[in-house]
Amino acid sequence: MSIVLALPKGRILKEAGPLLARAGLVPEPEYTDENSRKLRFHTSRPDVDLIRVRSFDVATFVAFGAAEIGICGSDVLMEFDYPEVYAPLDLGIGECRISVAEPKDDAGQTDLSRVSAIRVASKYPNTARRHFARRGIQTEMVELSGAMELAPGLGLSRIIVDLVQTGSTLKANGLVETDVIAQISSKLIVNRVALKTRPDEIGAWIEAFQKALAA
Ligand SMILES: Nc1ncnc2c1ncn2[C@@H]1O[C@H](COP(=O)(O)OP(=O)(O)OP(=O)(O)O)[C@@H](O)[C@H]1O
Ligand SMILES: O=P(O)(O)OC[C@H]1O[C@H](OP(=O)(O)OP(=O)(O)O)[C@H](O)[C@@H]1O
Repeated sequence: MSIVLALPKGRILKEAGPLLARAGLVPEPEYTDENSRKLRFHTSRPDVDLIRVRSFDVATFVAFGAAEIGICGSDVLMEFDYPEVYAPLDLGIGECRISVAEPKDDAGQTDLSRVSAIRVASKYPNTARRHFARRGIQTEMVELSGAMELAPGLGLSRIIVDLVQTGSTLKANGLVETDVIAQISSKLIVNRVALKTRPDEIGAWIEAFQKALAA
């Protein structure tokens, strides 16, 4: 039976390329063909196939055992909190943080400890809700899939929760970071049942990624 490795499209995919090569996995040439509509690819290892999915879906494919292994941001893991997913390795890529941001002009002027409910726009409703709940604040979540930075200026919500790396997206949209919820990086993730039922194969891949990180 083959092993399926789930990779997210986008920036992590590019950053993960050299690491995959050092771990001994070279995808078939069609993998880099932008015109290809294929989603599942063979690799230099006959027992391993790659699938390319949206970053949020990597965790779901692995949690349900459709993929045995994956590479996924800790922002996604934190949001879903799937008990079936085990994250044995920090890959040191996709480094950023998940933060609260507000309009620059009136940031910090609302004393959040004195309000009981706020509206928040985010792609991360569970993470955002948990963060404010710990401070005793109830949230009305406005769930977006991207471009959260537009929400305050258009009156959708004064507060957003989003990823920040350089801070340039916030700055370009008149926002400032007011609280850091967590530091984020990408992890190697495995399905816990697969690790139990195929410990030699899955364990060997965890070891291969560990060695690739050290190389
Ligand atoms: N600015 C950033 N700097 C570093 N890592 C980031 C940054 N933005 C996102 N990431 C990491 O990369 C992952 C995927 O982000 P990316 O922006 O490539 O996906 P996306 O295109 O927004 O997602 P989708 O697959 O839903 O279209 C995130 O889950 C996070 O872990
Ligand atoms: O602090 P910065 O360096 O500006 O990075 C932060 C931005 O990066 C991510 O977006 P991305 O570029 O992935 O675009 P997307 O949300 O449209 O996928 C994130 O959602 C922020 O908007």
